[in-house]
Amino acid sequence: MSQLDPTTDGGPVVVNPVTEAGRMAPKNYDAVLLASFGGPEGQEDVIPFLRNVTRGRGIPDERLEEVSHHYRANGGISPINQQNRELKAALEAELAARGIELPVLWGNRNWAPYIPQTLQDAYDAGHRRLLMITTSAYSCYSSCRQYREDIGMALTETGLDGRLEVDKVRQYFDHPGFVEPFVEGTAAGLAEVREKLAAAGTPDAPVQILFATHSIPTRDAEAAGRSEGEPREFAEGSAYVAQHLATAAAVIQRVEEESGLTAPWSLVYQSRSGAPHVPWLEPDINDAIEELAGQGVKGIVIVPLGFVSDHMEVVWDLDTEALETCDNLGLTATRVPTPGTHRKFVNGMVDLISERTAANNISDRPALTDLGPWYDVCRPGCCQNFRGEKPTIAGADTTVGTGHDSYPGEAGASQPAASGGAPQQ
Ligand SMILES: CC1=C(CCC(=O)O)c2cc3nc(cc4[nH]c(cc5[nH]c(cc1n2)c(C)c5CCC(=O)O)c(CCC(=O)O)c4C)C(CCC(=O)O)=C3C
Ligand SMILES: [Fe+2]
Repeated sequence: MSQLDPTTDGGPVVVNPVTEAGRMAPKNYDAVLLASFGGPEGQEDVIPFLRNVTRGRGIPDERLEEVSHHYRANGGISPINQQNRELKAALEAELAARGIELPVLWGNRNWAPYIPQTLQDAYDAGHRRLLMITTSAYSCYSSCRQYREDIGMALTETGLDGRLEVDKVRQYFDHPGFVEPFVEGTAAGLAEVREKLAAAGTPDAPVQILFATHSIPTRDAEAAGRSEGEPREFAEGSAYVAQHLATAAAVIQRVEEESGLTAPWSLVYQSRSGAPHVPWLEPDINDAIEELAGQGVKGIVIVPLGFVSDHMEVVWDLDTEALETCDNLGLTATRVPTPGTHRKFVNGMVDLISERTAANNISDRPALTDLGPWYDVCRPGCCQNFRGEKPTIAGADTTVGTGHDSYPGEAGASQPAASGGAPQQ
């Protein structure tokens, strides 16, 4: 299904004929849109933020309360916004260092700066064609289509549809810039746990690597990446699961090559919410740790493979809960860093942007699994929204965000948003 291509900087990259068909020709973009989840920045933000996240969903109140405690315990502050400010600055610095003149704009789905306002500001500043990069690496409703919908709805709601064009970069779960920081972290984490076990007089004690990601409803997992025109069957019937398994295998392979260290591994899930009778991906990381302890495992390396930065799902659900589970069971454990603003991650994300920009195009589209490089343009209907269809951008069946006003000064420029900006809603 894929041909291996030798590269100069180590490791084979994969050219996937299936996803090549979903490739979009490079364009001249005039800004990058960094889109993220958003989080509260004080106690008074917590409940309004959670209402934004769960709007129209059947999340039980007890779970909302429980989640609010996570934020409350941290002063009502999620680390995610500060991490995105730092990522934005790092992307800007790397773009500038390469002489690429693209401003980075930032907008969130659930907290200020909100996506609709960012789009309006972008338009008012004269931008007409944006390339979106999100802080979600995998394919599923929550990490791909929901972003595409939120842009689609924001364009509709601001009256900017037809005036502002928005595309997105491919999901980057297997981009070396995303994978390599995990390779480094996993090798270091494994070395650390083995040293501690050796120091305790048990150098040969069994260690297990747990790749952790966000659980999602199994129905969403099965719909991930599934679409008309997608000929592949994915491992465990889910592109979301298959992408994690393949990326984890790529990490393990590189850890062994680079450090000579290895250990058995598995994929586990965290942060489940929703009604108890609705099936979500399992096993939960805490259950998995208990089971491993029962089997005689003494060391655990937690790799937060599903996440881009050390936000609340990482610092609470992994560092507080899962590491506590390990501690209670007498296991030696560590949690590996997320990519955050790791130099390789930032460089990789700028490479990903450069793949798509005509002026700075790099033709190499690296992917470390044979599932990728993933689609630039999502297949019709992939990652279905079971709550009803919404306008989306960046899909083969997209109806919004595809056209833009001519650039000011461009030949044949239309009247500048004639009667004073966006139509009133
Ligand atoms: C796949 C996935 C990612 C990874 C990809 C990505 O990064 O996008 C992710 C990330 C995040 N999830 C986050 C926070 C929350 N997710 C919730 C709820 C949910 N997540 C879901 C899925 C995901 N979520 C799902 C299927 C739900 C239930 C239904 C719904 O409501 O859509 C809820 C509601 C309360 C609760 O049920 O826990 C909260 C507060 C934060 C912010 C952390 C911070 O503040 O630092 C981040 C980065
Ligand atoms: Fe979430």
